[in-house]
Amino acid sequence: MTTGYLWDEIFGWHDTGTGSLFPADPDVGHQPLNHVAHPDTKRRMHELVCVSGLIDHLTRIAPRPATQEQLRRVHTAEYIERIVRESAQPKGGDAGDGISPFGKGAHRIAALGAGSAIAMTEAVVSGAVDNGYALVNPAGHHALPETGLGFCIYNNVAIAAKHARAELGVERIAIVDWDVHHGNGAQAIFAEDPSVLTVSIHQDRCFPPDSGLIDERGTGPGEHYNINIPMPVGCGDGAYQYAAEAVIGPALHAYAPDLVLVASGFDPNAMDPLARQLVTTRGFVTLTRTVVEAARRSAGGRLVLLQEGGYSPIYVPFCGLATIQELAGVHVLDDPLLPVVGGMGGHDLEPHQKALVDRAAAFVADLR
Ligand SMILES: Cc1nn(C)c(C)c1/N=N/c1ccc(/C=C/C(=O)NO)cc1
Ligand SMILES: [Zn+2]
Repeated sequence: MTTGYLWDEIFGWHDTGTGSLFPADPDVGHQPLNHVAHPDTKRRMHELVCVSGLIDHLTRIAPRPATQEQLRRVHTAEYIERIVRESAQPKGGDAGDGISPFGKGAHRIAALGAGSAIAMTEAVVSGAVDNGYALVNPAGHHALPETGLGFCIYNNVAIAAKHARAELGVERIAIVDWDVHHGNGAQAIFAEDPSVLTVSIHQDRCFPPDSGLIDERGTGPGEHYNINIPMPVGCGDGAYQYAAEAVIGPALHAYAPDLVLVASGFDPNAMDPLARQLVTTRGFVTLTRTVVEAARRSAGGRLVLLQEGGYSPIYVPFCGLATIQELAGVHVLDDPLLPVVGGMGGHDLEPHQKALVDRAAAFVADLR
């Protein structure tokens, strides 16, 4: 098993400012604080991949900037032009929702992330590697054709999927989004496209507000090719394991994609500040096993994971390490936090959690 890995130091230079979710303001008591999406969390994940020795089992894939044409398969010319213009300003700008600030040069960094998603997809589809993990920054899965959102500038996973369809001869693609926030971008971009199955497992109505409801199932020819699993708050490893066994695995088996792309966010983790789930490294290993097996069955193992959210600088590195270990089929380090986060409860499957997953599981029967 050869697993590709991609990281570039400049992903650690994406400037998200201080406190933009809660701007520093003495009058309301907000002190300056790094933005939750500060790149240190992803840099720490990369450094753990290196220090643990896992890097020695991986094949390094070179980053590459996305071309205008590749960005334009998803985003409007006007939006790209605005990002380019604001990225040239000394104080940068904002992706579009007022809470996603970026510094000078952000277009260059975000375009490198989108192009790197393409580079990893090409490496996997060509067979240069069996599967791969691209640790890109900023995240992309909330970005829409005409605006950024939720810290996302360019929709990396959608850009990679469009490229695979347009340039690499890939017919059927499944996008699995296990970031704890709804994968609204891919859902919207591929809503009418049955050649791309989009599955999102996320905390119910966490972000974007009131997005990712279970009855959002695609439109027109794309109807039935979007599955949302809006998990109740407080879901741990047991609930995620059941969702993987009852929905994600069966949906991928029924759809039989030629390529599986994963929007890999670690913010379901039990120590994340931007959600209320309880997932540990065990849960991410289960999710990874599920997509590895699905890709093996129908896609010749072709599987690409792209980094999305995840905001615990303490736990995200271990969740990422566990995921890439499972992808590569090697084990270099146990999760030293598991005795703590695994011992705090919440990991049994609860009836209300099972009931929600069973509602989503019923949709698998409509896939062809
Ligand atoms: C501020 C503010 N004020 N209001 C009303 C709302 C809705 C605000 N944004 N909250 C947010 C914004 C982004 C995220 C997570 C993004 C991510 O990790 N995606 O994967 C979570 C909460
Ligand atoms: Zn997220």
